[in-house]
Amino acid sequence: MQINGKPYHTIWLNEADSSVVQVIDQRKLPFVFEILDLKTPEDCFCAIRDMAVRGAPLIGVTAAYGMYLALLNFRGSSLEEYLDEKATYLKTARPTAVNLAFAVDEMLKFMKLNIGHPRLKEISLKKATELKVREIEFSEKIGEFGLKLIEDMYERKQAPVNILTHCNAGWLACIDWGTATAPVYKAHHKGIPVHVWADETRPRNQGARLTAFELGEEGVPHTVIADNTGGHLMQHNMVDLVIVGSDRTTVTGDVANKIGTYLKALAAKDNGVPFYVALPSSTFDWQLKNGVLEIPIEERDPDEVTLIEGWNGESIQPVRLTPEKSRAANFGFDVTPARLVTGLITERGICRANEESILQLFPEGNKQ
Ligand SMILES: CSC[C@H]1O[C@H](OP(=O)(O)O)[C@H](O)[C@@H]1O
Repeated sequence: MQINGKPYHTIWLNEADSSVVQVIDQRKLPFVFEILDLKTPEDCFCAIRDMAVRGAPLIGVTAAYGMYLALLNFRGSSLEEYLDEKATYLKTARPTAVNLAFAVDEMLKFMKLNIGHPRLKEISLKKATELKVREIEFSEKIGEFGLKLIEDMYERKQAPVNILTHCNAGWLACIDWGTATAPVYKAHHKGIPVHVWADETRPRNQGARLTAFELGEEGVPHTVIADNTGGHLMQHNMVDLVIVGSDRTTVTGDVANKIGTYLKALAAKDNGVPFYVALPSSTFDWQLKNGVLEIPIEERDPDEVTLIEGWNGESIQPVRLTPEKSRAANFGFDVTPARLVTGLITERGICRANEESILQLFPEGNKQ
């Protein structure tokens, strides 16, 4: 997608130096556009942990490039042991998005299979780039399948389709297109009138800062709302469709996503609003069946709750929201049970949120 009319991906290899991976520092958007150079697996780990890059597909691809950078920085006697160590290290950057482990394991398996290859660095870079391109292809397919939902809704109402989304499951969470926003962009590009209610998404405000930013750059009409507004809008028929992303979805259709998603799903169920989750197959956890009990939920620094960052016209500054003595809890994700999910929009089509439907689309899934 584009920023200031210039096309971007969220991550790329420095054209002048193949030992440098570059990313947009999303901690600064929308106020400052800054590019970060990643030169080591430690740089990739910190970029993921500190959310300079975030979003399940982007986290996975960043870690994949981290394995390539590890190879460039190899020092020691056993390359295999070194790669095992860096893979384990990278996977600890954040616990919930399964794409991280999926991508690192795929890179590690490839690199070990080719450990003696004379051009191991070159083919490992190619493998990481293939994972990046695969996520772009997945996102665009999700957009095409999700477009049909929006088209059908527009045919019925012959008025702009109002879509509510939570957090940022846009192209900034992926490489391009996004997951939840991909159908929105496809509809907008096709001339179908859409409007997006963008949940601000406390505490890090990915919706207010990132989703609003990318929708604005693409010219998509949108309104930023406080997190607790969605239920009211649904009660008053102001939401036609909810589309959110996912960080990890079980083979039974339980969906881990940004904290607050579960509450939106409850409101959608209570008001008969279709609730869809857009995700690539790289976000399925084929080993898990009970998301509420089994998906690890990240707990982040409570100061992300007690402080909030904003732009004062010159720089990004934190201000305190709570009394110094008050404690805070900062759960990063929650799990929406499959029973509240209308359907899953994937790169192979839309399916029900149950094991039978998921495995019909991905028969190889639980053999992974
Ligand atoms: C397409 S994955 C997007 C997913 O990731 C976000 O979490 P975070 O910003 O903490 O990485 C959020 O859960 C989005 O739905």
